[in-house]
Amino acid sequence: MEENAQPLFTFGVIADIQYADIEDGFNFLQTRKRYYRNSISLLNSATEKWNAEPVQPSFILQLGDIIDGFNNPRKASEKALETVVNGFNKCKAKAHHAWGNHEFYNFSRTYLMDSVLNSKHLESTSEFQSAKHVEENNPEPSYSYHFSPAPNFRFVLLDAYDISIIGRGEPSRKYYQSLKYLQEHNKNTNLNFPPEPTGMKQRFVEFNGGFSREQLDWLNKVLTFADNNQEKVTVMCHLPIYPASTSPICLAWNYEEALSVLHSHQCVVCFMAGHDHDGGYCVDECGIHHLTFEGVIETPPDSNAFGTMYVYEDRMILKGNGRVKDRILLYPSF
Ligand SMILES: Nc1ncnc2c1ncn2[C@@H]1O[C@H](COP(=O)(O)OP(=O)(O)O)[C@@H](O)[C@H]1O
Repeated sequence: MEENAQPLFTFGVIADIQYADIEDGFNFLQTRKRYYRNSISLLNSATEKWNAEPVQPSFILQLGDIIDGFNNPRKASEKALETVVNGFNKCKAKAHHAWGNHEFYNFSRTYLMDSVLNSKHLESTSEFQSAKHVEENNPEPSYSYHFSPAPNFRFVLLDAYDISIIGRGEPSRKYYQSLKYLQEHNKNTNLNFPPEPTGMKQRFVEFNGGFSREQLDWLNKVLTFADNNQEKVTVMCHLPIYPASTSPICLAWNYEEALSVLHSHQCVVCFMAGHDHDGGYCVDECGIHHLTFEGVIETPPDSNAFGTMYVYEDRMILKGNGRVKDRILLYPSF
């Protein structure tokens, strides 16, 4: 590739802003500092940087946990959301919003579906109708969609809390299905407490979730379409799905099922997630890059945690800021 070659397009990525207008605190284990109030300043620095990019980002991926659960008991959820959305509105590019556990600590699914955090109106519909109908008659649909910002490139946003007990309320079918599944794997009274202190089973906690069969069938259809059209696909959601890209306590419950769908297609080049604030990265056995973005909330005020991705025919180049490292992501077939 020529040095200084123009990218086909660029986009921004940011995760786990978890804004709240409260004093700094710590994570549950008291091992990591959280800068709740300052996270909005880091978002503002990110939008300034994106707006000043020579090739304007076509869109921003916001990987979930946009505001912190501490807003809820303070009755500050809507105000905090307004503050962060105003931050995103300063950016020239539109944001695609994934939903994480903290969205559900603040809002119901019904509220989210009608809120500014539902970016499904940015979905691509014209070229691919057949994947839509799967969820159309579903009384408990997932929040998932796909879009194509440029010919031969597609992005799929998944709902990692489709099967979950925090987003799904009683008396819904998915709530009981999720509770049964979680209790089969975790015998603790407090389901946020991991069933085992180490190892892969730690992921069976209430603050995680998973993907329904219907959603994975839909994903399979989208990826089949993308295979047939020689597209390159990036899949994203709040939860990581590849063990080497994250601490196991942050993995989606049924990550193996999601991986097996991705691995049965040639088109997938990258998977992006948040949730693990320490971040992570690896390339899997099929050549898919798994990027877990460092969380803004645990980033000191003198640093930052966001990236700009430059997309080319044969690779994506991530320019990281602060805790997010620069990376070259060659597509599997190159
Ligand atoms: N090891 C744990 N045992 C019990 N509860 C936990 C544990 N870790 C997290 N939690 C609880 O789970 C919820 C989500 O944890 P939090 O650290 O806020 O998640 P995130 O990493 O998404 O910010 C919080 O209510 C927290 O108190």
